Amino acid sequence: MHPRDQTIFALSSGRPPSAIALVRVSGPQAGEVVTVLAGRLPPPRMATRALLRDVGQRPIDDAVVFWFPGPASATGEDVAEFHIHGGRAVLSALFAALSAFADVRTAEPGEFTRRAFENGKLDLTEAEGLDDLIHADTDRQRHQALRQLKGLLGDRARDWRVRIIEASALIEAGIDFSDEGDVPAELIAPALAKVKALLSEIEDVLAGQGRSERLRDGLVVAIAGPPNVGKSTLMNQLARREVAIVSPHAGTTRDVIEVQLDLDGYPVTVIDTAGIRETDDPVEQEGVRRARARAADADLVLWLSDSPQAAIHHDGSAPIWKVRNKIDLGEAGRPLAEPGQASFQISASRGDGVPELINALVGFAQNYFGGSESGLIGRTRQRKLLEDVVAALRRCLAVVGQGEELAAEELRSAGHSLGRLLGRVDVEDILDVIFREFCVGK
Ligand SMILES: Nc1nc2c(ncn2[C@@H]2O[C@H](COP(=O)(O)OP(=O)(O)OP(=O)(O)O)[C@@H](O)[C@H]2O)c(=O)[nH]1
Ligand SMILES: [K+]
Ligand SMILES: [Mg+2]
Repeated sequence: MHPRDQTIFALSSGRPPSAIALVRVSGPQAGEVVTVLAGRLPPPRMATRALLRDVGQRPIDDAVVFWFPGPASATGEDVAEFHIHGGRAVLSALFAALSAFADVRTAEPGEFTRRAFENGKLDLTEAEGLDDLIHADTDRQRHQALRQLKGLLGDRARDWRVRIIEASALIEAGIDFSDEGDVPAELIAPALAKVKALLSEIEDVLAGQGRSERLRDGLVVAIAGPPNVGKSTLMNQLARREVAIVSPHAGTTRDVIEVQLDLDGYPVTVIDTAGIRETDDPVEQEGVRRARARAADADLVLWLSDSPQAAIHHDGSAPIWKVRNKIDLGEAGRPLAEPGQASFQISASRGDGVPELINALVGFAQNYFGGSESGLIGRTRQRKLLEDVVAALRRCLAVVGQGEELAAEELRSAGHSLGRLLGRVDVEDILDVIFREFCVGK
């Protein structure tokens, strides 16, 4: 039997032990499985208490079971749910009982969602939103994932696709007429008007999103600077706990230390690094190398110093904010500001100036991720395909004077990219990649 036609099962709730565990079964044999284990087929969609027994009539657990006959189920297939006690032995007894059925096997990561997708229960952007919702750590990530799950991008993409098909139909009709020597202008003009309107709508969506797709990974902020200026002290302030060792000894931090922060709902990874200086100590040299590499990859660098004349040693393209530390040591110092660069005066050990720095970081994140209240784009894949659509529509407008066939071809290409966005065409290759990222049991 093809793996696609087999019945799958998985633990869909968290890691055992837990009070309750949820095991889902989906596929043609779900009904037989629940009938054998629960002793009867429960009424559809009703919580039903049952003593589960394996095929040898040995009891497994006192459980609550659900029976969802397809297609009105989460996957579109027959689905059974077992709500059991979440102990390891209970789970392994149930898994053994399930595996004893022929053509019933454990699910691959994301396989339930993939089946739901293949049965038309959700489009690809919604499936991606579902995965993002499960992995959301912050409120803004959750909101963005929910928008995707609600199908906001999918709905827009479907509408765009219909309108591209309408424009294509007009142009194709024009091509047919022109074979008869007719003037197709009345067909071409409205088609081009449609294409122009579409183009500006999609461009607006792309422009208004900032880098909303980066909300999934979060923003990386590196704290860098010379040794002993208080980088680790600032790190601990931002993290509100002692994640990094602080000492008066220059060269304390060697490894790159990371913390995940939730800054006003924005996911931010802050990185503390080794103080950058020339050194003969090979371990510290390695620390400095790593520090420079991580700072070069960051989205923002906080360059910390404790003196007004701090030189910056930084290779990346990220913006750099100069932060002057230890202002409590008197001689508050002249501002470090240079034209176009942010400047902060703080005392990392006392906390002075840290709230202002955090506010500025939130502002940076807002700006970076764009108006994420309206963020439709959740992934780089989606942005890339929308950019392909825009490029094809622009080419369509550019080539229409040279021949309607060329314009029609560009519209087909735009429609194709939207089809890929929704998971309608050409998708086998990307489906594997996308669903493999999912949790098992989802
Ligand atoms: N007075 C004062 N001392 C500070 C301040 N911030 C840090 N220090 C002190 O400066 C010393 C170095 O602090 P660290 O946080 O270890 O500095 P670092 O930049 O991480 O040092 P390395 O990891 O060795 O590069 C420690 O003794 C801290 O207590 C501050 O705002 N004011
Ligand atoms: K230090
Ligand atoms: Mg340090």
